[in-house]
Amino acid sequence: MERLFTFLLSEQHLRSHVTVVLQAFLFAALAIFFLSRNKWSIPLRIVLFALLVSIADLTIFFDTFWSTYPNLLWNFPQPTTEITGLLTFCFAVGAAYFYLNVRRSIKTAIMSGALLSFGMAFSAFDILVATVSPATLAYDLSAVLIVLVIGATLCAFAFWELGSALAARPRLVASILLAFALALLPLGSMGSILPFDQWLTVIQTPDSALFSPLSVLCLSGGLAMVFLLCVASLLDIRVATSQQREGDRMRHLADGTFEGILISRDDVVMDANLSILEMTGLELNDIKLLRVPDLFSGGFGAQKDMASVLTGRIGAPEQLELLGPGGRRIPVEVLSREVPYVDGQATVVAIRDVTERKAAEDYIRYLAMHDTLTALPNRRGLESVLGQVIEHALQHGTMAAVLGLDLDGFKAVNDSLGHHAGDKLLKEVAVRFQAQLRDTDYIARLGGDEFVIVLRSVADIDDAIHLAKRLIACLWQPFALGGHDVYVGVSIGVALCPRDGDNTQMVLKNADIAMYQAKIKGKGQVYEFQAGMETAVQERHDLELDLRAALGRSELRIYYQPLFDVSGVITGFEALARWPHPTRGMIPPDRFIPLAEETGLIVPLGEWVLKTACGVAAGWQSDVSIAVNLSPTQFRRVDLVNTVMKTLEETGLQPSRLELEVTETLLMEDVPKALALVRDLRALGVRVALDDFGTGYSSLAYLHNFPFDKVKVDRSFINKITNDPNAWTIVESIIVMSHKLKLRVTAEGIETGAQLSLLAEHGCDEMQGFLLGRPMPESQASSLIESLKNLHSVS
Ligand SMILES: Nc1nc2c(ncn2[C@@H]2O[C@@H]3COP(=O)(O)O[C@H]4[C@@H](O)[C@H](n5cnc6c(=O)[nH]c(N)nc65)O[C@@H]4COP(=O)(O)O[C@H]3[C@H]2O)c(=O)[nH]1
Repeated sequence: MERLFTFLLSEQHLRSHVTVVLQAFLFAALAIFFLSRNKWSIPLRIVLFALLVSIADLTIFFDTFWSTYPNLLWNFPQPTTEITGLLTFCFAVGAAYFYLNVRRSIKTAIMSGALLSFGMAFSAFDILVATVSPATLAYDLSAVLIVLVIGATLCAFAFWELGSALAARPRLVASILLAFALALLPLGSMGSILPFDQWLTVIQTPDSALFSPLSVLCLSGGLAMVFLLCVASLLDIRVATSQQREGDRMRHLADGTFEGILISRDDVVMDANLSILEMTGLELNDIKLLRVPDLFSGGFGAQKDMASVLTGRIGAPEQLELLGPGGRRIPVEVLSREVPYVDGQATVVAIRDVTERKAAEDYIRYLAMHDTLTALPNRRGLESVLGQVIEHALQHGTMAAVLGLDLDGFKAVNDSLGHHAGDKLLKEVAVRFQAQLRDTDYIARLGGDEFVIVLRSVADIDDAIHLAKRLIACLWQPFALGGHDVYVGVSIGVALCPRDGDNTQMVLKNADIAMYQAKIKGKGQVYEFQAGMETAVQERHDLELDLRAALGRSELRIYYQPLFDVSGVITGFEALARWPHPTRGMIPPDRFIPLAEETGLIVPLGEWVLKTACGVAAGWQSDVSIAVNLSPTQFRRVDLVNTVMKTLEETGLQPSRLELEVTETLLMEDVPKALALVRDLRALGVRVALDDFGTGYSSLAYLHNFPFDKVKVDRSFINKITNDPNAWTIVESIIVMSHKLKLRVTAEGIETGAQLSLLAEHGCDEMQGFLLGRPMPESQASSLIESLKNLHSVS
């Protein structure tokens, strides 16, 4: 040891040290650079590294030798120099091979370091031994071993650092460490021998081969290496145990999460938690053999997303599909991050199963696009599909049809049987409509009783009209709702695109206009959209607004039409609403009563007529009756008995003077309720007449079952009785049968004397018609009562 320090500190010039260090740094930096060039082939990297190290070793050795013994006349011993140079090269090859090909561990690093340092130290000794031979080289064994161990340690650290994924500047540190080893080994080896001038004097006799310095060096070097490897193995075991512990700790942590966790390096799965094993149905050992991309399906444009997952550089979660058991695709959200793991960097991939969330999202999307009652698409769904259909028609020059459907009589069902029955009806209607459609047709419910059907491709309007007729016919059969047979119809409007519009709004609007037209023209019909139709619909809309305003301003009037008995005595008046419109003139009830019924305005209108007519009649100085029409809508929506009772109280009219006219439509909707109503009204003392008999079903059963006071034969029969024997036969039968049932009979619409005589002859009880008196204002009705009273009192 002492010898070594003497050599290094006092026998060497500073200049020599500087030269050695500079050479060592230069060669070390180059050797490390070549060794770490990942893009080059491994054999090339090994050869270049070994070449540079062996050249550096010999260069530094000879340089030091000559600077230590400048006056010594000495030649390279040959071929020893070449052979040892080759040996150093081989050891360096071995060291680099271990470093590059054997799994990274402390043992591998020490093995590489020991091989490299032994090769460099051996070459120095071998050349010196060859130089002094046949005399024996005198050396300090402890110094030799220290040089060897320090050199091996420096080289081992250099390899360790270079292979560390976590090191900040692995190449620089490795270069510095190798440079120190390159400087130390030739210098230290030389410093471990006695001064040159003492060599020949110290030991004159040649060594036996067994105890030659080289044998001792090999043996002690070997022992030092074994020692170092044992220490390294122990360290490796400790490191492996701690890595195992760290791995286990991470897995326990990962197993505790609900998310799937994968740890990967270079795309290959290193570890996985329980959740991901459950999701994929794989065993831990099996998943560890796989590459991360193998776990995902190729869909979702996964290539790009997968690349960002694997680099661990994800800003926001990627949406991918994990392959589950049996190839099932599980929608997942994937996040990844680079983390230090065990002995280097790794990518942690967190995989969250979003099946439930996706299902919830899908359901929300479904709800947004569908009607929950009928499960048909709603307006939003329709608009998105219709948009595509129109676009396709425009692009390909084809034609599509849009059918706007509105049920006739649905409100009546809803009002009379309740919303529950209304809902059931809508569902059944939807099923019947769907049964008429082809797979390519599309049906949506827009709300209420409005449906829309889209025919993606039609040859001409007839295709749509044929379907519309089938749709109308499919509702002819009654619907069984809560023990009732319920009838509804449908009015249909058809618009073609692009003919009637090249955008969703316009086509839907025009189908709607055509549908309104069908409604106005008598319901249960199909109408094709035609230019100008919107004016009619607009007019109807305006009329509705005007009617609402007229009611608010009490602009409506009541006209009174007299009814007479066969002897010409006035028996009563029928109250008939009139609308003197400020600009359109007098609007007849046939135009505004159906509108009022559709819009619900009939309720306030009917109440107003009842109250006004009763008030007027109460003021007459006579006991003539007053007849008021009741609409089916009033029957459904209003507590009629109560309303009538209150009106009688308020106006002071005697109940027996009030006659309420109901139609068959009202009775048909809900027979038990209608029966109860008629009974309750009669219990008040009010009379009830069946109006327009002969027009609807003219069910004789109604006459029998309902406690009516009178039947009014419709004017459409009366005006034919004198020239149509069949019409007269029917009227005559009604009169006979009604009398048998103890019902009075009124004939309305008498316009000729012949009609009057025929009816009077056959016992008709009451007459009404233009022949006897037209509907007149209140003042005229009062005068008529007065004049007829005077006439009768005179006669
Ligand atoms: N061509 C002809 N017609 C005759 C003759 N005699 C009477 N009329 C008409 O026949 C209708 C009789 O009333 P309705 O059958 O109840 O039929 C009424 C009734 O159903 C309804 N209506 C009128 N006012 C009211 C009302 O206040 N409430 C309700 N719910 N409906 C009303 O409007 C319908 C039509 O009423 P109006 O136009 O006033 O028509 C009245 C009357 O003017 C005749 O000899 N020849």
